[in-house]
Amino acid sequence: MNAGANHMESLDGLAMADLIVGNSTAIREIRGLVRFAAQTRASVLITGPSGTGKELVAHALHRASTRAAAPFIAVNSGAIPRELIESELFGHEKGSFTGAMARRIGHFEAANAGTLFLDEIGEMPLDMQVRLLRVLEDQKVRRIGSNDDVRVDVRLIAATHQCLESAITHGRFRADLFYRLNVLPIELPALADRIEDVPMLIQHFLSRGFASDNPPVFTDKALALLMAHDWPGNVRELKNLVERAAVFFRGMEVGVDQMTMLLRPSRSARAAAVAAPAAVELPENVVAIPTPMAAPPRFSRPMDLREHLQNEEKRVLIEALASTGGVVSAAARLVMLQRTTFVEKMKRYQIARDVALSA
Ligand SMILES: Nc1ncnc2c1ncn2[C@@H]1O[C@H](COP(=O)(O)OP(=O)(O)OP(=O)(O)O)[C@@H](O)[C@H]1O
Repeated sequence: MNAGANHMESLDGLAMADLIVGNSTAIREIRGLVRFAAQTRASVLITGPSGTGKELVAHALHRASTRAAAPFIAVNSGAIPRELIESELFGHEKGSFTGAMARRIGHFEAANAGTLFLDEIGEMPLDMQVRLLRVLEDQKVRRIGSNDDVRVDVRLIAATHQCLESAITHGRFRADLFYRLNVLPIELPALADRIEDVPMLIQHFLSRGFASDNPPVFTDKALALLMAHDWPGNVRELKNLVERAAVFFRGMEVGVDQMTMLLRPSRSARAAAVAAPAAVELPENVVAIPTPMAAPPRFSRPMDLREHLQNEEKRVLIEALASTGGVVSAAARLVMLQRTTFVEKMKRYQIARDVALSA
């Protein structure tokens, strides 16, 4: 193995499989493509739906390449105001336009010797696409207000969740830039199309998350729910779910009820708020709460503020219990109370623990 290849596999001590996690055929092929691309300096176009790991793959590619010691600059093309794109990418000289108080180096110069990752390339305005193409061909940039070119050695990785071929057909993307970027295409599939990666990704996120010393344990049935979910937000959605589980259910078992709540947190919380008090068969000594979403106070008649606040507090406690499938310690964490304080309040308001479960 030569020095370059050695460097390529080292990734600061991490293996590529620790970074781009998964064992599906698709992910294994992607790791192979990334290793291959890292040995070249050709432009790479990464496509795939939002949250599938495009930026992660770009970063892994940079870290596996001989450029790893130089900067990796990630730029979201869609997030830069149109009038600032040129200056952001190519820089400007002092006084070159109103507001240019000092010389500014653009992202291309900042990424010199390293990698520039242009996310959401499909959002790039057409005139900037022309500029970009020229820079890629000449490897030179010119700051706004300057007469001199600056030579840059930048490896470009672009990404998009859009279909650029269709953007070309509709005149929104230049075909010549597309071919210049698409030298090495990497296509990331939706998580639902590589569902077998879910358990490994869960372990990965648990081992790196907030509760890595005492993570929650997902039951087989809870895991089955995750394997049946369609993951519209892809890996990002799974990561967020695992992080929520780690916060609310630290060291606890996460079963079907809790998982259902985690998969639909806002909807279930809403349902609990609206349905719980009316739908639940409460024990005799338990008081039902009149209006779950307390109406804004109106002062056509006197209002008892203390009673109003207590009703609000009851409602929030019930909502927290509903969100966690009735797990008291998790509900307490949700509203930033000690478990003992939460239990005291449940007693005071005569809230039954199973109120939430029938939400
Ligand atoms: N295979 C994977 N292994 C480990 N983590 C992953 C994997 N895929 C994605 N992630 C993680 O999921 C999150 C979303 O990934 P990333 O931001 O790279 O997606 P993206 O496709 O660039 O999204 P967007 O199109 O919205 O910008 C990140 O925290 C990333 O680290």
